[in-house]
Amino acid sequence: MKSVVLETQALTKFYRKTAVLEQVNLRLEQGKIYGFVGQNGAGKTTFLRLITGLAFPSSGKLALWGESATEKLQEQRKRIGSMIESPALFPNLTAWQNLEVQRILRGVPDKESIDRTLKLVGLEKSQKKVRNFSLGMKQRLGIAMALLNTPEFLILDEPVNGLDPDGIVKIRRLLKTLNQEYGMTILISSHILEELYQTATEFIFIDRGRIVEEISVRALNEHCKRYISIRTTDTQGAILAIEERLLTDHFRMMPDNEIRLYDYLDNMEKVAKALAEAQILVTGLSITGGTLEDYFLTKVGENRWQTF
Ligand SMILES: Nc1ncnc2c1ncn2[C@@H]1O[C@H](COP(=O)(O)OP(=O)(O)OP(=O)(O)O)[C@@H](O)[C@H]1O
Repeated sequence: MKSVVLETQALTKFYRKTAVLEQVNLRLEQGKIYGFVGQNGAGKTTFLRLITGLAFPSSGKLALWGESATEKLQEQRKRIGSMIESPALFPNLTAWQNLEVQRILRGVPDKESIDRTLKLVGLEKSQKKVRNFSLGMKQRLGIAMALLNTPEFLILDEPVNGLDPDGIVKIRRLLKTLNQEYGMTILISSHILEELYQTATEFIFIDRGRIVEEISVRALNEHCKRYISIRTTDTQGAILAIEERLLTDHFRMMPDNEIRLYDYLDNMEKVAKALAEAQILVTGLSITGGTLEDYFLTKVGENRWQTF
């Protein structure tokens, strides 16, 4: 059984008389990437702040690695790395210098951790001052700060907000590496489901302080009837490559020779690579089907309907 990193029971937060989180029951398992999706003001940041101890619940229970008593919970928080809202950076210092300040402030003894984390986020060669950084570089430096203490659980609040597609791809790759090579559990929030689609393995939808759905990416694809559409001049060869190299029979051949692959939607690169290695000439490769955002809005809509 996978170990449980975070568990909340009826977690509730009021600001004055307004409930911004209501009766949140969640269990996050080790080694998964959770996409936490909700519209602006849904309560995402508040939830992340409660986990990291930046705010306190009004009622309910919160446990990290099974510990919920105040002191032990605080101790467990040392195993978390987080970037909530914009990272606080010194504009006149370089990435390395910013990390050194953080390292000293947070009492991280291992000086090597700076070069290691800079390399992970792809900023090891940068000599620029942070004020000359692009938004994507700033976000990656923020993530590097969160990684300084080599956390087991990484929490990121809207890390791809405002980034261009290249910046999004870089962060996506970084998160996958952290998850696959270091087994890091990741919780990442966004108000746009599509942004997290290629990254997260599980989704949690929140609407006006309430969790409205928890769904795996596979189930989400099935609900949305999504698939990878493959067009090629050699359909039989492509089918063979899919079976032998991608080890799946979760596909269908359509009368017009289109192949619909229902696996690997989170890893199109792997599909493209398998076909290229089998020397198949691909004339079309794309994800098709219902849009995720529509699905999300249906869920949010359902919740609205129940509330009124
Ligand atoms: N310190 C605070 N005092 C009062 N109200 C607050 C406070 N922090 C958040 N709120 C309110 O709580 C609600 C949820 O805010 P929160 O920042 O958690 O949402 P969010 O899902 O992260 O949204 P966004 O994507 O816009 O950041 C909002 O209505 C917000 O105005």
